[in-house]
Amino acid sequence: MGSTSKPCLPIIDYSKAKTDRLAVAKELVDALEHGGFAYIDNVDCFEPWELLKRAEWFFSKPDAWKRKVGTKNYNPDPNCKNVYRGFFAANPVGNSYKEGFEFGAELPLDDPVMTRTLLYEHVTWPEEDPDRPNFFREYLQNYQKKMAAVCKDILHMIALGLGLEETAFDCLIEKPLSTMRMLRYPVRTGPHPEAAVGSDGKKLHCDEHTDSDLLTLVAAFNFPGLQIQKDDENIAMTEWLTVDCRPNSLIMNIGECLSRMTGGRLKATRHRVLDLGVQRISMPFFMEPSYDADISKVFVGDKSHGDKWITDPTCTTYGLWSLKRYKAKSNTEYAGTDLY
Ligand SMILES: O=C(O)CCC(=O)C(=O)O
Ligand SMILES: [Fe+2]
Repeated sequence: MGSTSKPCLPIIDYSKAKTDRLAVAKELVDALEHGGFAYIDNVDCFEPWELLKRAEWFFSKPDAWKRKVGTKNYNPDPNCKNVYRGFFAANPVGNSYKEGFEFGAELPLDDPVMTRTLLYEHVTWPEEDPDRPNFFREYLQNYQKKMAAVCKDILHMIALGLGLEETAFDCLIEKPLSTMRMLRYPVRTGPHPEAAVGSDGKKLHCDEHTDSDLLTLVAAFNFPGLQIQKDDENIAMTEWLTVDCRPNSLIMNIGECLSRMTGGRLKATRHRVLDLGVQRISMPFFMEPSYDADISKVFVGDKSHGDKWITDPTCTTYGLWSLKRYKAKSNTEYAGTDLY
């Protein structure tokens, strides 16, 4: 991006969150009411090159090594119990072509909610190199804790910007089901499948979708390909806008849950990743509500405006709704697991 060209997304300076909280809150809400995406600059715990080193290390390992930490669809160990968190391999005929390693905050094994759902499951961490025993797990678990704190702070400012109590959304994230997703989109070696073609005929690496969560922060480094479809009366809904690389910024968007709970006032924007014939690595952090969070609550605006996201009124908790949503979308990485 040239220094004189207008950035394609609003840029929000997170370093002002302490000193100029209301101004940042208004910028966040303005971005989410219009395009639904923004760059978040100056998050001091975000060290993109340290993060990318860990992702490149993991993805450079042989397939058999990665599968040892796979979910049971991808893991040769018959005793593997993981269905949701862990490694998943790329599916060359699916609507997305990506491999990944997913993990989240770990609840104690004796937490009562652990007996009712698999979604909080613990992952098996990969074997570290003997000369750097704290390289991967320790760094990433710390990073996920820091991203959870940044997301909570941003959610507080969004509440403030909407004229609510800062802590209004805290009831949704007592035991968040948040997910850290380390992703690699490989270069395809076979034919491009029909399933991975966009609404405008473009070849895709990741299908067109909206996120399901509250808030997403993506590290995309220097890898191009992300596009968004703005819900803006000045732009035709069919137009795809390219998100320029800005490696030191996090890319923020919100998911269907927050859009619904703000009466559709904040936008869950459709996005996708083009297949440009090159590898892409990215790391989204999804801040998700607790399994038992009541997502039928509407905090601002008119309930009906956000209703397009929740078609089944009987699924009022995030856990049950997201299980139903995975099923309806037949997410390839979870296909055939006990989640269905
Ligand atoms: O790779 C990216 O930048 C986007 C990934 C994404 O949208 C997702 O996993 O939900
Ligand atoms: Fe997404």
